Amino acid sequence: MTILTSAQRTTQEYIVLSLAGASALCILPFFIMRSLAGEWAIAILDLFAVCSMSSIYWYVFRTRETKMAGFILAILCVVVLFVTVSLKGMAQLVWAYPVTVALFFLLSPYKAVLFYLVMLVCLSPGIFAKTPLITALSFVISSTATMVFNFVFAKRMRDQQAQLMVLSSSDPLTGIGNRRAMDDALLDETVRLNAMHGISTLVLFDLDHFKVINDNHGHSEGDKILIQLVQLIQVQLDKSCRLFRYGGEEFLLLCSGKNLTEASELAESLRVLVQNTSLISEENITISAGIAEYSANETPEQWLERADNALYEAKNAGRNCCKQH
Ligand SMILES: Nc1nc2c(ncn2[C@@H]2O[C@H](COP(=O)(O)OP(=O)(O)OP(=O)(O)O)[C@@H](O)[C@H]2O)c(=O)[nH]1
Repeated sequence: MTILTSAQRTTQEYIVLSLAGASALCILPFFIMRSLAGEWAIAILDLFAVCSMSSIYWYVFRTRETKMAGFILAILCVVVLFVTVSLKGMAQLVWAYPVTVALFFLLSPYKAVLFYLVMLVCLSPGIFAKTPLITALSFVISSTATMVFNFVFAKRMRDQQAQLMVLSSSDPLTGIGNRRAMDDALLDETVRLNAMHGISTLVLFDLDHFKVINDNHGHSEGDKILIQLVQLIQVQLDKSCRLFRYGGEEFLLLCSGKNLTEASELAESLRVLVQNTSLISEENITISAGIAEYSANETPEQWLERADNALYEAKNAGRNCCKQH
């Protein structure tokens, strides 16, 4: 079973860490040069930027929280740019371009546009007062073009990312969560249960003699039965239960907050429902289920293995029944 380990960092963590780390390293030489030149106002600003960016790097590295950190980093970039331009003059406007790009890495596309507009409104009075009109307009137009290109790219990337998330976590046949989504949910659930001492129970169920159904009616009829079975079961579930396709004709119900007795009652009611529902004419479709309540400090694999052992018992007991572990 492939389970995400807590050591794996998300893309957003890498982005915030890279931007905060690279910004701190890029500004550090300017702090040294300005200190040596005795330009104390701007040297203190550079030192403030280096310390703030390093703190954000350290915070994300330790806590792995990126939302607030990214937001603060975006504010810092805009503020440091504004103060630098105010102190050192219009030549510093070149930094507006990397700041604009950074905003789209750190924030959602619409928030990044908003930050860019605020930045432009803050900078514009100085630019129009201190530079020729043509230079000021060139800056406004070229930086706005940079913002628009970034917006189009970032929006498209985000939409594709959301689509990929759905595709990578759902089963194409039945539309429920696939094995990857199940692994992630089990890992999250065990972490939560160990932290909060909650209860949760797995119901692993499997269609009985499905090979015979496939052989008698064809694979496409078998597919339809899997789809109908999922639809039949899903409408019986409350929000605390999540259904995943474990593989083939095997499904997993993750019942958060349900103990062994409650989950066994649910499994039994589903078994009876499937038995009494005609999913295909001339065949009596049934399911067998294995039920296991979470034991403290178990790994997802150990928990699932106990449910699997109980399912094995149900199959050995003649099928069309539920067993607990
Ligand atoms: N139609 C269809 N069949 C599938 C799919 N995935 C797995 N199967 C079939 O499910 C059957 C599983 O067979 P077995 O593992 O022998 O299990 P079974 O026949 O249900 O027997 P028991 O589980 O022991 O009751 C195989 O024939 C697979 O081809 C699928 O997506 N669609």
